[in-house]
Amino acid sequence: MTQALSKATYDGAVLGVSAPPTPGMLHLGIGNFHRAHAAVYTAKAMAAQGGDWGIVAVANRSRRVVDSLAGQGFLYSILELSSAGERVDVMDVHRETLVASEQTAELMARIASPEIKIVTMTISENGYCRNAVTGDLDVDGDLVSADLANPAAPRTSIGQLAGALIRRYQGDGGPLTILSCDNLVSAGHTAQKMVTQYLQATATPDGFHDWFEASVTFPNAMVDRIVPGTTDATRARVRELLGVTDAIPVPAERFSMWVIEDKFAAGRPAWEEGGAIFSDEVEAYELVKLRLLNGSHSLIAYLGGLSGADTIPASFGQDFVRECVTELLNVEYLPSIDLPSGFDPQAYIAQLFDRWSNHALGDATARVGSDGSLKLLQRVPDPALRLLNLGEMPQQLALMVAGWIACVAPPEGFDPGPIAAAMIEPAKEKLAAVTTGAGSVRAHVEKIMRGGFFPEALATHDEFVGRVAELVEIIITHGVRDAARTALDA
Ligand SMILES: NC(=O)c1ccc[n+]([C@@H]2O[C@H](COP(=O)([O-])OP(=O)(O)OC[C@H]3O[C@@H](n4cnc5c(N)ncnc54)[C@H](O)[C@@H]3O)[C@@H](O)[C@H]2O)c1
Ligand SMILES: O=P(O)(O)OC[C@@H](O)[C@@H](O)[C@H](O)[C@H](O)CO
Repeated sequence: MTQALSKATYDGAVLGVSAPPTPGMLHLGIGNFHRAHAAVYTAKAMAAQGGDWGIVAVANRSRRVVDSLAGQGFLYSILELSSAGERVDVMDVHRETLVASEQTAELMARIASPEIKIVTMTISENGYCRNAVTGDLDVDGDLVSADLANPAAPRTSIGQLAGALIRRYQGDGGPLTILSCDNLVSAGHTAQKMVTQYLQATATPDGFHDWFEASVTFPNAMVDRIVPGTTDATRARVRELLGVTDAIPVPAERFSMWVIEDKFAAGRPAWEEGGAIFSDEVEAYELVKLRLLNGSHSLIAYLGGLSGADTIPASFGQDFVRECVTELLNVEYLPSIDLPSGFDPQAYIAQLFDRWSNHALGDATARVGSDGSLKLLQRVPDPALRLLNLGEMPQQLALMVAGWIACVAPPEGFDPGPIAAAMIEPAKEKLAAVTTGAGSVRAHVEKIMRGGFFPEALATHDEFVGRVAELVEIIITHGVRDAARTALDA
């Protein structure tokens, strides 16, 4: 049995060794992505230029990552996997841990403390408590209304941030930057809108709103690196490579990109030392990435889930999937984006094809297909409505929605199979509730489309809804390949 990774058992090179004891950053949502992305840029920034940028790692509820992180003296590994080979890096950049659900008051006090200059977050699309129809904070939803009624112990990240900001103002904690690293359109603006609307709905001390406006910034950012979930195979390979057991290694592709708006209220690490790009065109980069990569990713996942492909490369390796994605990219997505200056879309697409074919990484279809009710909102309505307003049917976007419905909310009597069953869908109960009593596939689809998952303009577009229903019917009666062929030939 090998020993556990720790500073006593591992004396090889680490990334970020100079991380100081005083953390200047706090990260909400210590899952895999942050540990293979922002943490790496921060480690490289400190290795090059120093700075008080150690990170407080905050888990939302699960103790799994934080307990192992603290137990391993904050060391963990990143296993980079690509067709070019593999490498493992040991990271040392986190300095404290907290669990938001158990240490809520402590968390808010930590965010309010003057040493913390930046709060980064990967709390998933779900964490923003946004109403899918209005795009506003879901103030009347169960989670936010419970938090507003109990300001001492909010459960949502948005409530926790709002409470912490009030404490920071009261305690003279100084300016703060809140940097969303989630896959959201205008991530900074979205985070700002949710926090602002929360603060407008709660009691705040005199002068607070002026301070908030002047002292708290929310830069937009485009984040990109495919980071799958950790498997036993990840742990086994890291054990072979390091000779010690890391309980929480992170697999990742080689590619990594971070484009950030340089709008930091209280300084920042020299992330450019790790390759981050500071740009005034971040929203254009966000759209490129969210549509071309993430939107296509969802289509690959649903087509894969319905055709027995358990990984993204296995799904993308099928000719019909590749054809649908090519059509989606060139006909439905690219014309919907004002590209950043100097950006070469075909080179980007060629790179995407390569990344989606990474069998060594083996990203799970079920991971990418999870949380669809929230992700499709970023990936479907705007480009679909653009084409519909031009009198054209966005066939592949309709296929994506049909695939999502067939996988996570299948009409009665249709079994989409085990890969679809492994997709996590937070709206599963709501989907079941809205579809109760649907007498036909068409009625089932109409009830979902009008059930509060999409903005009004798309939900009430009869032709689009009808097309989605036809494609679901074909998936059920003839299979996903025929549905894809129908969408391609239309
Ligand atoms: N994994 C990737 O390839 C990747 C790439 C780019 C961006 N992202 C972004 O990062 C997010 C997290 O991805 P990951 O790979 O770290 O996933 P993960 O499953 O490893 O971790 C998810 C994290 O989100 C937190 N979380 C989930 N729901 C939450 C909620 N309602 N409130 C607060 N926190 C919540 C969890 O506590 C956990 O820390 C994604 O949703 C996406 O927006 C991921
Ligand atoms: O992270 P999500 O859940 O928003 O989307 C799933 C994938 O598309 C996503 O994780 C990509 O792997 C990532 O965005 C690549 O940078």
